[in-house]
Amino acid sequence: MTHAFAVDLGGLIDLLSEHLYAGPEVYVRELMQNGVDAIRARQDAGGAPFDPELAFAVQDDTLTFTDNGVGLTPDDIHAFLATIGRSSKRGSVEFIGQFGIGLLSCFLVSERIEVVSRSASGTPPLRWVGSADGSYTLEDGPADTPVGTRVILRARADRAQYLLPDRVASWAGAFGALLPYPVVVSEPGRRTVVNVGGAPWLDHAAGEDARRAAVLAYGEALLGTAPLDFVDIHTEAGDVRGVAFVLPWTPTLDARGQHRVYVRHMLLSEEETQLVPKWAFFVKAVLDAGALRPNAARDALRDDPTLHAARAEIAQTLRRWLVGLSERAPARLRELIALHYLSIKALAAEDDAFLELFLPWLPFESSAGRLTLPEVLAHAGSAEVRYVADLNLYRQAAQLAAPGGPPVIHAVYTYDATLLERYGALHPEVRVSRLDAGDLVQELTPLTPAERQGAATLLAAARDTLVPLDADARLSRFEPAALCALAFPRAGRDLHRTRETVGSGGLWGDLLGDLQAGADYATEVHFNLNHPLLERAARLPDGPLLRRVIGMLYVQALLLGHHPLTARELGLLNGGLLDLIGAALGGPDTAPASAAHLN
Ligand SMILES: Nc1ncnc2c1ncn2[C@@H]1O[C@H](COP(=O)(O)OP(=O)(O)OP(=O)(O)O)[C@@H](O)[C@H]1O
Repeated sequence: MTHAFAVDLGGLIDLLSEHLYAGPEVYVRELMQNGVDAIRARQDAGGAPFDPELAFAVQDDTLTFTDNGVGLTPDDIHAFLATIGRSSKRGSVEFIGQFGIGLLSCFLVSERIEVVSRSASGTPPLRWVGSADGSYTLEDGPADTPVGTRVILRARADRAQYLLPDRVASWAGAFGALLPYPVVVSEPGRRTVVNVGGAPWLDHAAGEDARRAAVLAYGEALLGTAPLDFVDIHTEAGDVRGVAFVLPWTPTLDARGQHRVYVRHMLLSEEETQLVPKWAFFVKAVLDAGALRPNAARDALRDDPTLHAARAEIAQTLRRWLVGLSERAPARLRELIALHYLSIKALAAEDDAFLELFLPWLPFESSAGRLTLPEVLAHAGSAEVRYVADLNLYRQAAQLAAPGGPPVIHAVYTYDATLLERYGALHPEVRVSRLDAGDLVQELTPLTPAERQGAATLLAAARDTLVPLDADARLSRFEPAALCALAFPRAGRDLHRTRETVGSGGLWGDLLGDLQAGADYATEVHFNLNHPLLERAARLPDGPLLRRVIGMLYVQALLLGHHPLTARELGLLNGGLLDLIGAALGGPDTAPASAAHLN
């Protein structure tokens, strides 16, 4: 035996309100979308011309929404209003509605939904009243009902605020901002058209200058300040039209890539993230998709091949615009790059042609300041670009880079290293080298055997002093001579420092201990015999003073390299400073203390 499902309408409404819709105000949007679809259907039917209009009238606790669209025949009412989940629009990309549930959102604010409708096809008018308990009644409608549909809602006691005329006006104005016909909100004694302005980018009537001025004014209202420029968008896939405003600031991470998107002139979202490519965070777009589909909640676009194709076309348009700008207005491009180079680097990392075009303009952090690649090459005086991708290592490299000599680039952002490597691959005449700790050490001059012998005491004392700190001491010569010592992290160094912080034992201590096992010293410290202090230290006999000096120079090298200090290193620094102060002040208690506590 076959039985029919029964649906608990109350449960369904709870589901919609709790999980599908942002808030009860969405009923305004759903009513308008049905009106927009109905007007479209009447226009498509090609009958007598009419002036489309959507209207909300609010009086006391009652709201009446009217559209002069195609209306409903008695058969339509039975088929579509009385059956949840059935839609007359399913599969047709011309309409916004798809799912046959939108009207239910009216139950979020009203216990009953009254629909009075007359079909453009000439059938008599009908009145349908649906209740939240799942029952409905049907009777003849008033004979003077015009073609179209009227939906009458009486506010639920707890939702009266959602039917207040001012609030309805602000929602209807936002949802219907781009509709090409009036949306009216009225209350006794006041009638307001809430969607003035429309889409200025489509208004070519007064000429291009007037259009540009109107679009920029729209952008200024949107951003709160004048945009740098705007890019017209029109895609074939999804029929997306609109503009992308070039932001006059660098957007924060959480504000990136959020765009105002309409579907068939009705607002879908102020924070849409799918339609514009992610890398284009230098723009905020306002787009109206004529043939893309929203999801059931109507707060995002459906992720389908048309959406992907539309996004690809928008990417192409933005790319072309940037390329055009480099030819048309280089000064403006420079201004744009100064604000948005991260976005442009992201794009260049994906696209060689784009990289070729823009890399000469893009700034990189370097030991000689922020430079473009041509500037780096000019500084270098050779066709070599050297970069370091690790921050700690970069600090050592930057100290070694002589002023006026070849700069070292700090490939600090996600795309920098990729960009430099791609550039190297495309330009074999330029050598792009990524420096590691080994390369930097190569640049230090080793001591001659005679020098080594002369500094043997210093080296032995240094090794002895630093072993407990997990550091290995080396003696070299390097420029600038003003640098006493350089500390290079070795593999496992960060683990070592973390281990000191978490202490030994416990899960982390054990785990890090295991990882550390077998690693070499955490830090390699090179003392610079070019420095006069080191030359003098090399002549000192081994003893507390020499060890104190070595400890202090080691900590100084760590600080210069911006390495975080462990508690022991901090202790070393404090002890050394106190000793020095004591020695400077003189007296019996202030002689340099032994460095025994180092061990
Ligand atoms: N103002 C209207 N004019 C004409 N027909 C309407 C109107 N409002 C609703 N209908 C009819 O009722 C059906 C159900 O409407 P409902 O809003 O519940 O769903 P939908 O618009 O089809 O889809 P969705 O749930 O995606 O909005 C529609 O498919 C349409 O046939």
